[in-house]
Amino acid sequence: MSLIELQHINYRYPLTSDLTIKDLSLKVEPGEVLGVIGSNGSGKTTVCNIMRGFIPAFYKGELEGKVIFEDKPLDTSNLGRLAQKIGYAFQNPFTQITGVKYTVYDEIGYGLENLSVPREEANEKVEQVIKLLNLEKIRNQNPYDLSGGQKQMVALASVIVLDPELIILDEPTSQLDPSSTLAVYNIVKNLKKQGKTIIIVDHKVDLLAQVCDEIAVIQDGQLVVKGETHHVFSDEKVVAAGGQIPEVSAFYLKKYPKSKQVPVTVDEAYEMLKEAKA
Ligand SMILES: Nc1ncnc2c1ncn2[C@@H]1O[C@H](COP(=O)(O)OP(=O)(O)OP(=O)(O)O)[C@@H](O)[C@H]1O
Repeated sequence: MSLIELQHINYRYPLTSDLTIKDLSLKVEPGEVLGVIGSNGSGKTTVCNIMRGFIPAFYKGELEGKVIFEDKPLDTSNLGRLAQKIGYAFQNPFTQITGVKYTVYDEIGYGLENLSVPREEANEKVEQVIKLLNLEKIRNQNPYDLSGGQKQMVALASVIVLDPELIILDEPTSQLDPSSTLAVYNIVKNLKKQGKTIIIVDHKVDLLAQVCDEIAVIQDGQLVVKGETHHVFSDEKVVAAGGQIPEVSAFYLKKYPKSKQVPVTVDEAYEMLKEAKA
């Protein structure tokens, strides 16, 4: 059974003439980490919004097709409650800051407060996440006074603290420096070990390839290809659709252009080149 499934989704934003999403079907299995790539404007964020229920609950427009979550049509009647099941870190962390809390600590705890989690339990969870994301230094700061990167980390913390079944991260490292970017990817690796189902939209394919079981490529609102990471990055449709492939995969494909499976890490490349020569 899939955790979430999109079935033949068509979607048009209000006041637009063309479909943004076109007959898109996609399944995500429990415990899977799915990377979503594609050029700017291809529809990645829109797909995330449909999975999180913001479309049609918040953005109107015309939506056709079905979203099945945990074997039932996605219930978008209470988006606050749905946050407990589906966590979503927005591409723009400014959107995520609630504006009603004056410290990072309270901001992270806001979702738990809304769900009436007992205070002691909530405090414990917030402390754990602050430690995990290394936010001790900014815990008493006003969320609005933070840098873009710090806001992004707080937004991520606000999602993780709710411990949702499905975590959707829309370009979670777009504002982060290289070391914070790596820290976020390490956190994703840990969440994966805990069995979480995660969808990550990112242009940083080298990092994405290291954590994702599968990659989906979207072009012009359509799903071009979805499959196991090492296979997808050997598929010429990815580059033709405006998607990038990891540097190490590109290097291997230059040497072995007909490969149906490519390495996505330097270690894998080393092993595969060794085998190819043997
Ligand atoms: N609220 C909206 N109303 C009308 N059109 C929209 C709206 N939001 C997005 N679009 C359009 O839908 C298309 C897909 O946008 P979307 O943000 O989903 O793409 P994306 O792949 O996430 O892009 P990026 O990589 O730049 O974040 C774009 O053409 C965009 O202009």
